[in-house]
Amino acid sequence: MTSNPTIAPIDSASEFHKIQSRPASIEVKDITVSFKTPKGIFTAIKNIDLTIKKGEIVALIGHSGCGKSTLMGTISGMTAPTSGQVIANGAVVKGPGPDRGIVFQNYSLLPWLTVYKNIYEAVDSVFKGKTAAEKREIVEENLKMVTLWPHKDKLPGQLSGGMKQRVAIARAFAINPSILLLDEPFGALDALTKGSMHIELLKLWNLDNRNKTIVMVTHDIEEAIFLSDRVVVMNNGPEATIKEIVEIPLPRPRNKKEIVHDPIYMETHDKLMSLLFDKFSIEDE
Ligand SMILES: Nc1ncnc2c1ncn2[C@@H]1O[C@H](COP(=O)(O)OP(=O)(O)OP(=O)(O)O)[C@@H](O)[C@H]1O
Repeated sequence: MTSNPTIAPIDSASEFHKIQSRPASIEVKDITVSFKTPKGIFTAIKNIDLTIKKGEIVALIGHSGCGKSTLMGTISGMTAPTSGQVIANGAVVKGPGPDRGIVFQNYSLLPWLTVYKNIYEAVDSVFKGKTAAEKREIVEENLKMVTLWPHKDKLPGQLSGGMKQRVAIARAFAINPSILLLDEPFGALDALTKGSMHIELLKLWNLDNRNKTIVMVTHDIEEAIFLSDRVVVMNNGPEATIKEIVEIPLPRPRNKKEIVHDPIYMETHDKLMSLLFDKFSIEDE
């Protein structure tokens, strides 16, 4: 328990349980992914089971090369599982689909198209039945949401890293997927830009009534705790599995400055550190 009036463990726990009673958005069922390599078969992840609820924010965390992107790839449909299946919104994932928007670390914007056109093209390819005016409205609304409307005629090369990432996020939101998959979306950004991007992301998620499911790969423990409802910690590969799933029962909206003083935050941070590292100083040999 805490004396801080802004922190309410009982309410936060019930908020957490409310999410857990929602219907499943993503069901990862006994997924194994093996790759053929010149040295033989390499099994990256093995027998992974994970259910993510509608509107939940889940972070995947683990050491480099443990298989986080591979697992995300099976959810996005860009990586075919060797065995097992992923069910997204009740349907077996057989490839990428407009119900799952993806944002990568490298922005994946088309460099020859303006900011506006990068989003318009995506909207145009998904909303075949909408009129040009309706599509223009969607582009405008989403660019304004990430405060990049004044930069709409610039090419990606004329933007800063944070701006490019906001365009990528606006594009993912514009196609209005029920599932947003973020693979280290803020990895290349400086700490200040990263901090404001976290707030932007939660703002967009809130504006959408917390209906979008968000799965995010990260290496950043603070980012994982600030954003997520649960953090999935993976073991090192090969044949990586889930080591532990850590619940983050911190109330929302979360305040970046205050949250670090919350005993739940500190406890969770310690727990994640212990799960990820076995040495904490040069004396730990
Ligand atoms: N197409 C492929 N062919 C062969 N091996 C692959 C392939 N894709 C991934 N791997 C291997 O699978 C393992 C998991 O890779 P993955 O990219 O999923 O890890 P990660 O946890 O996302 O890493 P990072 O945090 O460094 O981005 C690694 O050992 C990688 O070398």
